Parts: sequence; C-alpha cells; structure tokens
Amino acid sequence: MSAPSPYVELDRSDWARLRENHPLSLDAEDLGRLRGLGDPIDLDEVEEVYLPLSRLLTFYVAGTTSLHRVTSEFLGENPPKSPFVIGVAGSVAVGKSTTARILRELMCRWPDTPRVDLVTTDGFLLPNAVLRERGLLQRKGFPESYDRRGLLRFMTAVKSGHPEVHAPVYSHHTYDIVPGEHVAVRQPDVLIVEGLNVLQPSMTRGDGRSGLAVADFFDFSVYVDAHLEDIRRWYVERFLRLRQTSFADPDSYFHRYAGLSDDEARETALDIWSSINEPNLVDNVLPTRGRASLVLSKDRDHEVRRIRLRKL
Ligand SMILES: Nc1ncnc2c1ncn2[C@@H]1O[C@H](COP(=O)(O)OP(=O)(O)O)[C@@H](O)[C@H]1O
Ligand SMILES: CC(C)(COP(=O)(O)O)[C@@H](O)C(=O)NCCC(=O)O
Repeated sequence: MSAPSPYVELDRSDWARLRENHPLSLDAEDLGRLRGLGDPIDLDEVEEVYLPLSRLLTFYVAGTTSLHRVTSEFLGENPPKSPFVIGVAGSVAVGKSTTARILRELMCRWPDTPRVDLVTTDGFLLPNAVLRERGLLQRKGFPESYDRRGLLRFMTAVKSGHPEVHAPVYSHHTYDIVPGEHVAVRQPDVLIVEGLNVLQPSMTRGDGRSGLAVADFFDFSVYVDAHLEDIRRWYVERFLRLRQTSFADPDSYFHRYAGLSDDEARETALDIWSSINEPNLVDNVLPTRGRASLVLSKDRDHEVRRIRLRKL
C-alpha cells in the first residue's frame, strides 16, 4: 500500500474532464495579454488546466460563503463581506504571474465572482535603501527582505472587509519600491495574492509577532512547481529576452546588462540565479509546497502535466 497522502493526484487529461463542458470564454488575444515573458502557455492549457480549476474554485467560494454565514448567525453579527483569498506561490521564473492573471480573468467571468483583484507581494519588499542598511540587498525575495508585518496588516484589513486597503507597488524596472504609489483593494469578491513566499509559516513567536501568517488568511492556495533545472533554464532564457525589452531602456536598473553578449548574459543570469534565487527556492519556497491546496507541476516545456489537489 502506498503511503497515505493528503493529495489526490490527476494527470492533465483526467483533470481536464472536470471542466464538465463549461465553455472557454478567453481567446488568443486575451491570452497574449495575460502571458508572462517567455511563457508559452496556449489556449489548450487554459481550457484543460485553468478552466476546471476556476470551476472548482466557484464551488469553494460558495462553500466558504455559507460557512461564514453560519459563523455570523452563531455570533448574531452582520459583518461586512470578506473576500475569498487565493494564494499563488512558487519559484522566481516559474510562471506564477501568468497563473495568477489567468485565474483572475477566468474567475471574474463566473456569475458569483465578478470582482477579482490581484496583488503581488513584491510591493511589500523593503525599499532598497533599507535592504542595503540591513545587508540584505543580495537577499531580495528571501522572507526577511519583506515588510512581513505590513503584509500581514494588509491581509487582515482585506479579510476584515475594510472598504479600501492599500498595497505598495514594486517596479522590476527600477528594481525598487515606487515611492508614493499604491494599489487599492476595495472589497472584491476574490483577492489573488501572488508571491514567492506566500505560503511561509508565521515568524517565530520569539520575534514578538502574533503567530499569524499570510497563508492563514487564504481560502485556497496554488503552488506552481517544476524541476529546478528547468526553472533555472527559464530564468536564464527570460534574462536573455529582457535584454531586448526592459533592460534596453536607459532607466532600467539592469540597463548595464543590455549590451552583454549571449555568453556574458548567460553567465550573469546564472550567477544571479545561483547566488539568490536558487538558494531561496531550496531553503524557503520549496519547503512550503506541501502547504498548498493545489500543486500544478510543469514539464520541461512549461506545460502543466500533473495536478495534485488536497482532499484532506
Ligand atoms: N528584471 C525584470 N524586468 C522586467 N520584468 C521582470 C524582470 N524580472 C521579472 N520580471 C517580470 O516580473 C514578473 C514576475 O516575475 P517572477 O517573480 O520571476 O515570477 P514568475 O515568473 O513566477 O511570474 C514576470 O511577469 C516577469 O516577466
Ligand atoms: C521581486 C521578486 C523578489 C519577486 O517578488 P514576489 O512578488 O514573488 O514577492 C523577484 O522577482 C526578484 O526580482 N528577485 C531578485 C533577484 C533577481 O533579480 O532575480
């Protein structure tokens, strides 16, 4: 007998059947807008992987809403509407942002969840000046490089049904927090929170914190998974592509990399990958995979091949 697991595992074709003939309402143009740089996702994948997931999520939203109603009736309260919160986790360069954007687009087309907001946790990174002061500039993306208390306060306010909650904004272009800018979250039906570390357990009690973690506010979570060697390759390929796009702009923090030859760019990307992103993946991100409600496993071509859904 195989070891008991809280997950049920399906291959893509079995999972795809769970779509139950629900029509796909996205077209190639929508997908072009949602796809991240270098992500080859096609409409078949949206139809076979993300459409069944959005259908499952509508059931979860309904179930969670009734559960909240029961609690409110028990307490004799009439609390403000609390959004259904979905966390999307995984490595740098695995394609979390594409997953999050597609989920958003599909979920807002279901009748019960027309308002879906998306927030990325990079807005809660500490500004470069603070990272520098704390000796953390080479640790961007590690749990300690975030304003974790700020992120927790944000989640608590959103979940409490606060009419308007603000999140700071990060720019990949300037590689820093954008001063004075924010995104506003105004009581959506669903909030998707995407980021490397969203499934991290709470900070230790010794830090004098509440013991709560961002993930405690999730109603559902997705971990986007792939083999480390594949993600490393995707990171390097994206870095090579960024030379022609983002890095080409003189205002880009990475502009100094725009003129690198292919070999030099590959070497630089591998250096950043192996000194920052791979250790963070191995030490902090991957260990949280077992906390996700759903794990999407990609093959070497970026295609989702296997789906694990938590049933316990
Ligand atoms: N240096 C960069 N300049 C511009 N955009 C970037 C840069 N690095 C990453 N991005 C973009 O930021 C988004 C998030 O990237 P990342 O954190 O690696 O997560 P993922 O690839 O899993 O979505 C992606 O859409 C990616 O294309
Ligand atoms: C901004 C990030 C830390 C991701 O943040 P997230 O939204 O996942 O919290 C990451 O994309 C990043 O830029 N890492 C720094 C190392 C690098 O340039 O690859």
